[in-house]
Amino acid sequence: MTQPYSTYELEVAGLTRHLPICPVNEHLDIAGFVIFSDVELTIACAEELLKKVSDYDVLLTAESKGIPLAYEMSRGSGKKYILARKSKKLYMRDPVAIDVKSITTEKMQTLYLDVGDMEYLKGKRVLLVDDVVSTGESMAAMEELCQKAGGTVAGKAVILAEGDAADREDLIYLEKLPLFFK
Ligand SMILES: O=P(O)(O)OC[C@H]1O[C@H](OP(=O)(O)OP(=O)(O)O)[C@H](O)[C@@H]1O
Repeated sequence: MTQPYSTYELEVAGLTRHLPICPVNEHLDIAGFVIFSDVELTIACAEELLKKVSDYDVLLTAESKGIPLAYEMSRGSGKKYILARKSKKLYMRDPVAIDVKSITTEKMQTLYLDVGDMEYLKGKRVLLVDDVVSTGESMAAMEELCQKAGGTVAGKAVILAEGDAADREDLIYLEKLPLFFK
């Protein structure tokens, strides 16, 4: 029989969710936060984040869990969103690549932006958006893409700041998410 997960109760944007506790390694567990399929949560978090941000021209996010959040924030604000892909597609022109290693993915990943998106960001105030910041590597990679494009970072907005990320003063976030050390 499948053992029940232990869970972490998260309250965010007026909603309660029970996140499964998942092992990262022998010393660390994390609470898995996945907004895919949870439209109610995505809409509520986008609305709350939009109340906290201002003075930006465009949103920039990265595959994959940033997508529904950026989509909903784009819909709510009327600002376009740009997506950094994690694989190079044949329809991408001259993609710029930045390597990244996040807390939840074992191997190195690469973010790609095609030249048209790079040109769109040039001279714009860019709001960086993601579901979670933990080590900060994914957010740093988006920042690098933005700077390479000639955009200015207007803010860094996430639903959850995990672990030490909650102490960062450059993040706009809704709630803290603890790490679980063993
Ligand atoms: O601050 P960091 O340590 O970089 O971790 C945060 C990043 O990790 C997760 O993405 P993940 O790499 O799991 O990819 P996915 O969204 O494609 O599932 C999350 O959606 C953030 O993008």
